[in-house]
Amino acid sequence: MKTLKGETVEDRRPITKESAVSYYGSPEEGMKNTDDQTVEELSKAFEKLQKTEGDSLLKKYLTRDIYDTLKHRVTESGATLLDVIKSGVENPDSSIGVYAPDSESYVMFKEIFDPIIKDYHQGFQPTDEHPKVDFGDPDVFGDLNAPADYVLSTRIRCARSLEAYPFNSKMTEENYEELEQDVEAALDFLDGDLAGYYTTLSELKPNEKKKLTEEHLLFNNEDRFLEAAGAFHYWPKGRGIYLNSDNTFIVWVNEEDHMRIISMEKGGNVKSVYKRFVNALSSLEEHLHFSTSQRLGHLNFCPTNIGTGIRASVHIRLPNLGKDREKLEELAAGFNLQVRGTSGEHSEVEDYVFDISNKRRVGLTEFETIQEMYDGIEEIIRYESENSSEDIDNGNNDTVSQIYEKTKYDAGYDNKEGNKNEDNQNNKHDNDERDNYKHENNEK
Ligand SMILES: Nc1ncnc2c1ncn2[C@@H]1O[C@H](COP(=O)(O)OP(=O)(O)OP(=O)(O)O)[C@@H](O)[C@H]1O
Ligand SMILES: NC(=[NH2+])NCCC[C@H](N)C(=O)O
Repeated sequence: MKTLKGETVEDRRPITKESAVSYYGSPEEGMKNTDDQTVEELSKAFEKLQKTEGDSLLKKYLTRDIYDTLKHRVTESGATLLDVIKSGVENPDSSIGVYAPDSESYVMFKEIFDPIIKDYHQGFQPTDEHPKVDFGDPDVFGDLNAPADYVLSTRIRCARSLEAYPFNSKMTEENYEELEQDVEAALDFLDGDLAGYYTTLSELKPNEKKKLTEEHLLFNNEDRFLEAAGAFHYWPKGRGIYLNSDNTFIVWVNEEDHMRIISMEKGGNVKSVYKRFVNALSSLEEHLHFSTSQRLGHLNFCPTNIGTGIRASVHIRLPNLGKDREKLEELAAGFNLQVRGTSGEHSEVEDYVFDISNKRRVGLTEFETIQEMYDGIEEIIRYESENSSEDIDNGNNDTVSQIYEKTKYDAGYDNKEGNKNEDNQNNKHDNDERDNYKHENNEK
């Protein structure tokens, strides 16, 4: 693909340690050394991390041994352990606390990334490999609002990075501008319901920004975790947003990642949102080279966003269950789901509207990622509809473990052995293509 400068993306792809990114090479070979000043700053950062309270995965896994192993390492783009950990050190309330300044960092600093990845992505081992791409058939999903209107809106997004550039904190001013041009050129190929306009952030008027933000369509630079990681250099240079004509397809450029590719609409029609997402991604993939590794799938700035890079979420109103946040969190966690506030990560819940999405993104296919969200939300809706807020207030509702028992039974498994209960399965799944697809695939 030609960029606006007339060079191809291939021309600018760095001749870095591609072998390292394949994850099997040794980071020790040909390694550069950290300069004295960085070693000193790193030592202060490590001591600060020891002294501050916090439950971040960084604090949990950065032992002195690992720190000593990693403190001299430098990647081709100049990233050190300091770049990896500084957000978590400055923000002791981080849940994760690390970012990868470039794709090579996942190998160069694997001693800290691997245990964090395993912990966040629920057991993905250093010896595991992310599965091959499989989007499955979007038509097998239905509308989550089929029983009643609980879901206000559905959003499926993925993070993508371009192979030619380091990640956010190591990007130069020129990188931001060139990357924006690369993405704009690729977006030009989108047509049909995906056709729209790209606007660079500096051209948006304050009232336009406000409106788009209120409609959950736009990002900002107010995230202190990203700020400390060095993700807001040269802001708003190179940042921007693409919107199709009915605001159901959006691309964010150079926010946390090079690209956030988003499909969203009002209501609970997962089929329609996922279909649009898959179509858009296939078109963009024809024109852009994304950063991937055989072991970890797609590589992005935050280790929570690797693998499929997909977060499939609903905005769902739960006036009953929402009264007991602890129970909602516990229930969601059992379905591998994550609960956020109404305006996204680190935000408050307004009027019982929660953002609930899949949590893990590595070790399962794209199809399975969507399925995980879909199945869990179905169960949460069932629970919400079966328990009034009085039941919840009076403690007359099912316990979380009773709910899981019910779920296993309804999904065609008997309660004791985990064996299939044929009668129940036949009743429940007669006309349900999605579940047929799921069972066929699980049984392989
Ligand atoms: N299902 C949804 N319907 C409407 N808006 C949504 C939905 N899910 C998320 N949003 C909105 O998208 C915006 C971005 O949310 P948020 O930053 O939490 O997640 P993200 O873009 O997926 O990235 P990250 O996980 O890196 O934070 C917010 O305005 C949030 O309210
Ligand atoms: N948008 C994200 N990458 N979210 C996940 C982590 C956010 C932040 N760095 C933390 O550790 O809490």
